[in-house]
Amino acid sequence: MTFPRTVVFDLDGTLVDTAPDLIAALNFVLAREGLPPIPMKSARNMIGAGARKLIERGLEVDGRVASVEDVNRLTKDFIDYYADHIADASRPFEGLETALDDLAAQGCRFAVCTNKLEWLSKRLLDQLGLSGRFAAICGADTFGVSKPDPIILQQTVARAGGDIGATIMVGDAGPDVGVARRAGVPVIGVEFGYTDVPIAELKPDRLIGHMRELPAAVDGLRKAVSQA
Ligand SMILES: O=C(O)COP(=O)(O)O
Ligand SMILES: [Mg+2]
Repeated sequence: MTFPRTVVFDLDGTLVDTAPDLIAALNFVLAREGLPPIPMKSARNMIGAGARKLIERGLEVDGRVASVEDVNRLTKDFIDYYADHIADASRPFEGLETALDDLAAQGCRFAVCTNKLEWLSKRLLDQLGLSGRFAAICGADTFGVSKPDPIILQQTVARAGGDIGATIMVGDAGPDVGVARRAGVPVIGVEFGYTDVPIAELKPDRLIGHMRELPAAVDGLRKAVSQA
């Protein structure tokens, strides 16, 4: 079997630079609560564990202890606003489409495994004209578990018609390295995403600073695996 047959991507901060629209939606709900906006620089690193966590982290900055009901309400408002503005400013990272073309020509198939909700992920990728690239697009609600639970990655690969033993994960943050490690899958970290812990410290198998480096990183892992 050719390795890897399946390349699984994280979405926010890996495929698409979604921070501007996510932070705008966060600041929209904070403003409605009479709270000050969170600057982009600090808010970027709050992304990665889903909408609810983003709201909780945004509230914590202000030292506010919100009730479960408040967080529920704000998360719902956030999602409503975000769904209507999901691709206002979000764009694929430079070089993504060329990298996918290159890998597809080498026989790779692609899937998305994100802690975003599935319908929001599909809506975003639809609006950017990218959905057709992926054999499966799975989110935190698809199988009822989020990264780093290995089940979400295993099920994503199964849904894409792939084999977990011939898979590579690509991501920008702790949940991505964690899910890959727990599922026994090699992982490529991207340095341009959103994370509070620098991705290098999480020791992915390969690091890339631009999407143009992805095909070579995949190839490097292919060689490492075939020599093992
Ligand atoms: O939206 C989030 O917080 C997480 O999304 P990701 O798993 O695609 O990075
Ligand atoms: Mg991410």
